[in-house]
Amino acid sequence: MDAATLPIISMAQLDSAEGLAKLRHAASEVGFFYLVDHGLGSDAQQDYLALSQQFFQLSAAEKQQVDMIHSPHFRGYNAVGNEMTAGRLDAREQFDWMNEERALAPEQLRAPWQKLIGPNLWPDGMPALKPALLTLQSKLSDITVNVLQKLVESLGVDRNALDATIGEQPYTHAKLIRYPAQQSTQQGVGAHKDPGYLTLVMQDSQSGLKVERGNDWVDVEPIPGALVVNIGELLELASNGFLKATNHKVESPTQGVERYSIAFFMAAQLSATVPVLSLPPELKARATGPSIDPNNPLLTDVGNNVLKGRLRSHMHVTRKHYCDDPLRDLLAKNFAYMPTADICDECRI
Ligand SMILES: O=C(O)CCC(=O)C(=O)O
Ligand SMILES: [Fe+2]
Repeated sequence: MDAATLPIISMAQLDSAEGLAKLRHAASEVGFFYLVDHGLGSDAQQDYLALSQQFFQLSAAEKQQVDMIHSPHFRGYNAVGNEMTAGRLDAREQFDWMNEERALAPEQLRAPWQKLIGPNLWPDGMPALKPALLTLQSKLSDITVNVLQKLVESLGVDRNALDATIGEQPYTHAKLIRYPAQQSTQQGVGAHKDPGYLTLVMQDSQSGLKVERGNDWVDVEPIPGALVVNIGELLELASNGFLKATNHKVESPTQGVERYSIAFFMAAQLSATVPVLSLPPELKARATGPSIDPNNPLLTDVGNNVLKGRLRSHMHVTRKHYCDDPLRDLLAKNFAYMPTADICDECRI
């Protein structure tokens, strides 16, 4: 399928009723769209992707200095083989960073998700990375907050209705990603939904990202300059299922090429609970409730919804930092619905 099969939304058209209707249609029918005229130019995107390439070219020792195993906050580098999605290993290496914060002291922790709060890990071998990625984070954060407000407005609701859940600034999580070439088609990242409100993806020129549509997987071919936007679980919850968090996955590149992307996840504050928006009657009638999957319940308490994904994606970090924790019983209670092996097959949380 070609690029035009996913809607293309121009940020510049979102001041008109027609533009908002197009946005609403894209978000409710597909859950994925291309965003153009968003203010982060093609050249700037190329620069960030080049920086990412430079990071992955650091020596193994330099990357290990920031290995995620050192971080109870799920920050830092993961080599290929350190991530599972849908119960299978993903073939990608990645560098994760989130809001730059100070960790809480152990005696201050009241809930397991509070351990997500903390500092990022930055490589000594590449001092330019930190300022560049924090600038990118702030730019993408502004874009997502704008899109979120437009989306809420497109539902016929006060555009600021979710602002209180975001507070001063949203919770944001970003990843530099490298998908190495494989001999045969493999799981770059398995089928999943994103946990937050909205995700932005910056792609290089390699395809591989696929979106579920009915019984098909539609290719999200890269369009130079466009960012891919998708709806996360928190927006599905806030719209009572009117907007869909759509399953997507990435297939590894096969023809001697690698694929680089940068994913940016925007959520409400970890301490927030997402409200159900009061939709006008004609939309309310079409909001049939969020999807129900016993293996992946959608949780309105943001901290738990975000932590759920982190715990099962990076089990080596879970084992090291969450299993022997004084909060372990609380964690077990919070995540009792997950098949044990989904979190940790060793310690049986
Ligand atoms: O790399 C991509 O294109 C998408 C990655 C993704 O879906 C994710 O990390 O959640
Ligand atoms: Fe995703």
